This record gives sequence, structure tokens and C-alpha cells, in this order.
Amino acid sequence: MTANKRIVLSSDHAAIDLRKMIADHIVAKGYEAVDIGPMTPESTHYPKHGEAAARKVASGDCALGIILCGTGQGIMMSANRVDGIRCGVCSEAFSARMIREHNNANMLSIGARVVGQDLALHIVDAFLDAEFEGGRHATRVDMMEAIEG
Ligand SMILES: O=C(CO)[C@H](O)[C@H](O)COP(=O)(O)O
Repeated sequence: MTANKRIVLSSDHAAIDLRKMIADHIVAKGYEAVDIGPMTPESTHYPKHGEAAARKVASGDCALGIILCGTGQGIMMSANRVDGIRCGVCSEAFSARMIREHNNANMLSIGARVVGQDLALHIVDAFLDAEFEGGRHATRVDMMEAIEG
């Protein structure tokens, strides 16, 4: 478990119930859930929520982030526009573990219209329980971070 236990969560309207379930789940695991909403189900726009969560991670206020939309894709793309963010969409637990161990991902994205609730919690567990392995993977993450547009 990471030393900084603050995990930011956000989503669009497609994933509010699942996001709240994940927030409760990670609190039960000993993390602090920083749920920045939205809290009501009106249609909204995933880029602003992805960016807001990403900035919490990029600033160091939160160690990791978990974001959701219908597919997980749009909010992931939005979060990855923020410097220092490495976010992957995962629909199974193996990838969720590997994006931490090999890619040093600091955000996880899940599609609430893609995976069921139980699987989503397994994906979250795999992500939070994994640690970056460093070594050759650190070389590659450094190379990735050095890529400029
Ligand atoms: O998955 C998403 C982005 O990748 C969004 O949740 C999805 O596009 C929202 O669609 P709608 O406005 O029809 O609910």
C-alpha cells in the first residue's frame, strides 16, 4: 500500500453509482477517498472531471486517482493531457496490476458500461495492491515522460 493513502475519485454521469461503491471499497481497505464528484446524475462532460482528478494527482495532493466514465476511455484521454499523469483503462485485473508494476501508472480508469461491479472492485484491488518495480521499467517510464508533442 502506498504511504500517501489519499486517492482521488471522479467520473461523469455514467459512473456515479460505481464510483461511490469504489469509494466505499477503498475506505474499507484503509485509504482516504477524495471523491470530487459529481454527486448528482445530470449529464455532464467527462473532460472536466478527468482533468480535475488528474490535477489532484499531478500536484501531489493525492497519491493515485481512479476515474470512470461509460467506457473509461474519454476520461482517461482527458487525464493523460495533464503533465505527469499516466492513466490506463482496465477491464480486467491483470492489466490493472501491470500498469502499476511496469508503467508506474498513477491513475486508473474504468468503464462503468463495460465491467460489472464485482469485476470493477477486483480491478481496483489489483491496481492499489501493486507497486512499481523500477529497474528496466523506470528507464522506459523516463523515456515515455521525455516524449514531447
Ligand atoms: O464513455 C464516455 C466517454 O468515453 C462517456 O461516459 C459517454 O460518452 C457518455 O455518453 P452519454 O452522454 O450518451 O451518456
